[in-house]
Amino acid sequence: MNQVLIVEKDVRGYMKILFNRPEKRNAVNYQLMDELEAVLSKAASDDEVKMLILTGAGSQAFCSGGDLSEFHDLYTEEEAFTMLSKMGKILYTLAVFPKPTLALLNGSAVGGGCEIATACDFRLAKSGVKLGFVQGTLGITTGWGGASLLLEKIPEQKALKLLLDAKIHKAEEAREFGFVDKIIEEDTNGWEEFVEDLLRHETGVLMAYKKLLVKKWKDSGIKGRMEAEIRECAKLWATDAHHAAVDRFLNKKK
Ligand SMILES: CC[C@H](C(=O)O)C(=O)SCCNC(=O)CCNC(=O)[C@H](O)C(C)(C)COP(=O)(O)OP(=O)(O)OC[C@H]1O[C@@H](n2cnc3c(N)ncnc32)[C@H](O)[C@@H]1OP(=O)(O)O
Repeated sequence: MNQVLIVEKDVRGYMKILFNRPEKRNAVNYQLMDELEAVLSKAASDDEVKMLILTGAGSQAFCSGGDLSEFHDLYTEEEAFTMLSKMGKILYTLAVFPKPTLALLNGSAVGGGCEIATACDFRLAKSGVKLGFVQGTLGITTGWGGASLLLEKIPEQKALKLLLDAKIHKAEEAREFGFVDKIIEEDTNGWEEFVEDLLRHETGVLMAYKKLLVKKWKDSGIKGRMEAEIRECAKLWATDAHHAAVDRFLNKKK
């Protein structure tokens, strides 16, 4: 099997995790889930890792969400719930990761790709990239717990608009919503300056502040809210409207 995740450790203290399925716009399949879960587990206890940077291979996509061709065979609520909750647990692990995390949006982040970006502490986006919680266009809602996290991270009114309109937004507009922290102009490494501001501090400092945030979420029951969100998506997954929407996507070029 080809390497769907590429992991690079930098001497400055960050670990870069690269989704490596550019032919599918870095869509998440079971193999990528398993590899991401393993990498997160190792990185959490690796003293050389002060923060994570998640990004996508190629210049066109960060991540296009769940692999519709692989998950197309999931038909019933329970079949969907098994997959959704598997990735939901990984998204929770990413959200509560004990060190700072950053999504470097090198290209389109749609559907579950936006959920993964939301689970990171920071989102830096290349100018002009497309971002969208497009699940609504498929007759479902966010299925990995990303909406519960979004409602924690940006003003509720803005979060609700992004979820309900299910539109594709440009990074500049997403910054106005508070979803993108910094726009990275083409052919610049503006993200490195942002990252170096954190890496100059001791790991203990970074972890202590992250612990405060995670405790706030855990005390407010974030895990239970994500699980309820996933169950709702699984129910909608079983509808004819969802299956027809996925068929349309997969047959659009045949
Ligand atoms: C599983 C649930 C999960 C959740 O919310 O919990 C979700 O993520 S549901 C939402 C799933 N994602 C999508 O609906 C996005 C689908 N993809 C797109 O809208 C576009 O591909 C986009 C905007 C990401 C990029 O558009 P672009 O024009 O640059 O590329 P193409 O559309 O021509 O795609 C190229 C190539 O990649 C395949 N592809 C893209 N996205 C997916 C995907 N999510 N799953 C499987 N395959 C995907 C696409 O079919 C093309 O393949 P090809 O063989 O070349 O036709």
